[in-house]
Amino acid sequence: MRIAPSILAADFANLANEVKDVEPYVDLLHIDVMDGHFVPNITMGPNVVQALKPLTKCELDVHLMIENPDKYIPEFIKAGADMISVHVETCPHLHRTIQLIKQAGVKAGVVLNPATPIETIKTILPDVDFILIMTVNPGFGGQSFITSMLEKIKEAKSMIEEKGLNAEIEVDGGINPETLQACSEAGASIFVAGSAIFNHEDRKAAIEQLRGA
Ligand SMILES: O=C(CO)[C@@H](O)[C@H](O)COP(=O)(O)O
Repeated sequence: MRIAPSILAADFANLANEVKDVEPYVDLLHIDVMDGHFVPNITMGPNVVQALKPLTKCELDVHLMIENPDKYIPEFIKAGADMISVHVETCPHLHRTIQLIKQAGVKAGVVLNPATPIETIKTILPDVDFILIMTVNPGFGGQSFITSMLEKIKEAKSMIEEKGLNAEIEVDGGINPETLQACSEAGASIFVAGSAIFNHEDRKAAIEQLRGA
């Protein structure tokens, strides 16, 4: 099980210290990139990835919620991204986009919005390192977990097992100890958590609580 704190919920005026506060207890840091077009919010770009890179030994897990991701992927790679995920909804040439990421030695993931059926990633599955199943509609932190996504996680897990693949399943949105346990039982192994970590004063305890689940 890997926990990925979503820095979207951190205090941006104090970002370096926020990262130092969580990074000893986790393996990944999740960075939400939003463009105000694909999702109704604007957040951060490659400059934030570059600034965080020397501060942490954690893998930087960059979730691109942007239109035309191919245009910006090289910049995120140069900035130090270790994992990059793109939405199936934004990639008309998904195979090409995934290759663009993988050719640079970066782990590639494909993301599904809650309303997007799992079948849309059937053919790309052998090419990706991970699938990110959104358990809220992307754009904002602090939303409630969509329970019907548990079925989608189970479907993804079966598809991966049927094909004998190694892709991991990551979940993102509304993750707390209860929803984490349900997602883990359904087949997920990477858990993105924003408010469940950064809204607590004691981040170590918050992460331990999630792990305990
Ligand atoms: O990508 C997103 C939202 O679009 C997430 O990464 C959120 O940042 C998760 O926040 P919580 O639901 O855990 O507060």
